[in-house]
Amino acid sequence: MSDRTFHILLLPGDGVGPEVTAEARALLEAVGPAVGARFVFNEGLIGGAAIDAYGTPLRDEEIDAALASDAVFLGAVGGPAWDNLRGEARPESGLLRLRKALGLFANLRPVRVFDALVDASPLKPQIARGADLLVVRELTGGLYFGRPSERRTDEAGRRAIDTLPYTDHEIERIVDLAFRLARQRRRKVTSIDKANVLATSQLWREVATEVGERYPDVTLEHMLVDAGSMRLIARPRDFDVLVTENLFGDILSDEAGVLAGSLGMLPSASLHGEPPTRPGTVAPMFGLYEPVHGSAPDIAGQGLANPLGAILSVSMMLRFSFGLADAADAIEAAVEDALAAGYRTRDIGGTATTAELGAQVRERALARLGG
Ligand SMILES: NC(=O)c1ccc[n+]([C@@H]2O[C@H](COP(=O)([O-])OP(=O)(O)OC[C@H]3O[C@@H](n4cnc5c(N)ncnc54)[C@H](O)[C@@H]3O)[C@@H](O)[C@H]2O)c1
Ligand SMILES: CC(C)[C@H](C(=O)O)[C@@H](O)C(=O)O
Ligand SMILES: [Mg+2]
Repeated sequence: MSDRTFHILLLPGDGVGPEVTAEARALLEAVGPAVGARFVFNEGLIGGAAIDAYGTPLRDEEIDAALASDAVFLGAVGGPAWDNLRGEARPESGLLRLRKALGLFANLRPVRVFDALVDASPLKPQIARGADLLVVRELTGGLYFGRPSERRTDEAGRRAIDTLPYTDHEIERIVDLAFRLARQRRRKVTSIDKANVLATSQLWREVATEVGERYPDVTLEHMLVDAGSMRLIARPRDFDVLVTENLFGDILSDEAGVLAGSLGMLPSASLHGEPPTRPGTVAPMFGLYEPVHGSAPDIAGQGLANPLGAILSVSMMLRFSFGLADAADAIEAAVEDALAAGYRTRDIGGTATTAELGAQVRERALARLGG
């Protein structure tokens, strides 16, 4: 096995971010030798931690460091200490700026209900069991980035405005990616919009239909976001690939966390181009990897955070950015093994700490890799 070195910019961020990224890093350090890879970490600050240290949620230095890396791994940003800040000064704007600066328009959020966790979901087992869907969220457009966006548009400061723009190009590239991903799955795309009201959603639906014509082997359905959000927890197995705009994707993916048993279970990859293809066949591409959850201030610093969203994000990084599909498979299987053996953090009904669950996955991943 040839020696391959990968440079990772690690941005732990705030709250539980440092706790879960510590497990992600430990896992990479453990599996590297077993797969002939070396991971070199460069650590930086983002979010509230960067505000405290530098007075800004993201410096140009971190953007440059990201561009010089093979991948970025991020924890979470934000928390009550910075809640009185507004606009660009907020920790969250550091993350938005990073995604935009790196051109990461495609956010992949797989949602899988592990057999061992069917009982951790508040949904009836016959509804949750076997659900396996992929949320493809547009990440660099829409309401998050539309201008004007400001508070205090009147003298009393009691009026605010956000703007929701989308171009056909922005819609086309994300929907096209969703179709290509669907071809590797169950060949169904559900495009979620609010076309009964919003002009951008009418454009979204039109472009999605045009893209769909290029993929006659993939079924396309359109769904309004209100009904879609109900369907997601009423009949989750109806979904395969779900593609939607930035804000809807943010909301729907947290909702989907209910299926998986906890928001702490969900990983994500943010990419800018070619879709990942079958394991082992992808031309590795740059990406940013982060769990879907936030800084969870209510449990931060107590060893209660579920590290599996971060750990499964490591698996996505190995697969998409480093082309190490065997290691990615081993980690996903190790997560399944650890859950089946009963190791759970509190959010999924157990008593294991963040570090204990992380160690269980590491051990099992190494055993699978023969390390
Ligand atoms: N990508 C990000 O960095 C990101 C994502 C979402 C929210 N945020 C920020 O995080 C802060 C807190 O937001 P919030 O409380 O609305 O959302 P959150 O995702 O931090 O937490 C929501 C709920 O899920 C639980 N939870 C989240 N992650 C968990 C984990 N790994 N293990 C166990 N339980 C977990 C929390 O305890 C909380 O009850 C805010 O400042 C928000 O802007 C950041
Ligand atoms: C923190 C916030 C800006 C972010 C988003 O809305 O994209 C978060 O909720 C997420 O899902 O990654
Ligand atoms: Mg979110």
